Amino acid sequence: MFVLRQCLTLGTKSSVRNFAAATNLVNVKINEDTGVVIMELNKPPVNSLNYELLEAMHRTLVKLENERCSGMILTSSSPNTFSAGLDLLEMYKPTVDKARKFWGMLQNTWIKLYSAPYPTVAAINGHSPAGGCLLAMSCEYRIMVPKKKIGLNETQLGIVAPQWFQDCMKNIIGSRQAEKALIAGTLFSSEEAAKIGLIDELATDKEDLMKKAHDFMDEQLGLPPLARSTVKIGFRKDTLNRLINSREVDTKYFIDFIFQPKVQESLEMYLQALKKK
Ligand SMILES: CCCCCCCCCC/C=C\CC(=O)SCCNC(=O)CCNC(=O)[C@H](O)C(C)(C)COP(=O)(O)OP(=O)(O)OC[C@H]1O[C@@H](n2cnc3c(N)ncnc32)[C@H](O)[C@@H]1OP(=O)(O)O
Repeated sequence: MFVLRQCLTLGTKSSVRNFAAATNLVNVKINEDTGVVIMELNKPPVNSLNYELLEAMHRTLVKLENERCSGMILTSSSPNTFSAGLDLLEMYKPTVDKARKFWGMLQNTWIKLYSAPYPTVAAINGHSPAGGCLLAMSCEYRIMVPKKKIGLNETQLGIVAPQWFQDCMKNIIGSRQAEKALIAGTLFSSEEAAKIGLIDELATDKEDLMKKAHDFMDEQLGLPPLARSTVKIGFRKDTLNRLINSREVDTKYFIDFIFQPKVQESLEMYLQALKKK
């Protein structure tokens, strides 16, 4: 199967098609023989998740519902970072309307990604804090390059990871480990993340990362798709429904929280520290 895939992806008769996207914030390629899609986040320098990037991801995920997509590998074009998480500028002194629109798009994108019926793999080729970790955790399988950081570090920034972020982590590493990690806002090294099961496999380098992602995909493509996706959604439906049934409340929490003067102060200080680095 690996040889077949190599022929399909590297062979002279390339059957890889660029997926027409309205923006270049995501590069999307579909292998027309296998149906496997690679979605590469492409918002330099660190793929911070602003409204436009989330909208581009959401639009792609909707489009994939009507394509012959058999699986999706999510990765990044940045050399050092998978995603730096939510764009802090979306939370720093926004208008209420802008913040509401942003949060709604984050919810939309997460719901689509978390509930995708086809196999999804995060090929984590760099740091993946906070919202970046959420994206990775929303995929079914996570593979990461060495010596990078991943985790829900919100507490360390003086903000709180929403319930659905927390649920995703709990579903992967268990309640006790998640509670400790969330209270402390731990950023794990790739190696630590592999030990606690936050990631499934460590890759040796970027080439190995993509090879392992395709290997996982090949295994999944060998399974009956309806049975596969039914089991997946069965495992995920409680977490999904918890947000779907409380989107408005969740948005209100977000708005009320970020408009607190103390939170705005923390964000300002953090942004300044990042710029000074
Ligand atoms: C009761 C219930 C209440 C619920 C309330 C809800 C409240 C809010 C919930 C919020 C949920 C999730 C939050 C997040 O996702 S917040 C984002 C957290 N992210 C981080 O902490 C990561 C910050 N970035 C880094 O640590 C590093 O950038 C990096 C990812 C490790 C990469 O390092 P690098 O050295 O390669 O790059 P660096 O020089 O640091 O950055 C390059 C430029 O990018 C800017 N930048 C970095 N991260 C962000 C970001 N997240 N948003 C916006 N901009 C970012 C950085 O400032 C540099 O800019 P410039 O080039 O200097 O202009």
